[in-house]
Amino acid sequence: MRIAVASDHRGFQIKEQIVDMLRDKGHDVEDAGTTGPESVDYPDFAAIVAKKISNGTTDRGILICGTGIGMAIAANKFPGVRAAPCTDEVTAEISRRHNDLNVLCLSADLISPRTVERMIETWVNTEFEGGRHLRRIQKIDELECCKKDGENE
Ligand SMILES: O=C(CO)[C@H](O)[C@H](O)[C@H](O)COP(=O)(O)O
Repeated sequence: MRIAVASDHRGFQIKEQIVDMLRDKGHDVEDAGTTGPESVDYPDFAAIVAKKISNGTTDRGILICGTGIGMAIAANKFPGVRAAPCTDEVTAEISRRHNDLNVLCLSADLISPRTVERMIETWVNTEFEGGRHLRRIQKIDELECCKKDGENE
């Protein structure tokens, strides 16, 4: 699977571990930064990964900041991106089965590295269930059109 991974400074250390772990498992991983512990702005890195989802040059994205919240807010600005912060293996699994989540957002400050590893393993290997969930995903896509056309003013 093609997976693009990025973080801000708070997520830098765990991002390096995630990239190594995914490469060890045979995934085609793009490390989109950041490249060190110096302070950076998370929207810059969310945008790199979210654009790749939007234009189809990656299958999935993983974004890490202090809480995962800022990354999710920024990534969801891009068409076709379904990003959310997940907190444990259960939310990671359901985010795939029900929401077809294509960008997993993680907290570097609040989740242990062992849990992060297990969450990613689950998230990467869980399929979308489709069915009634597909209908709902399609309704989310239609909301993007409303945003573009100013229909929700
Ligand atoms: O975006 C966030 C909150 O949702 C992240 O936790 C950031 O990593 C955090 O805001 C960065 O803050 P810092 O004080 O500049 O390290």
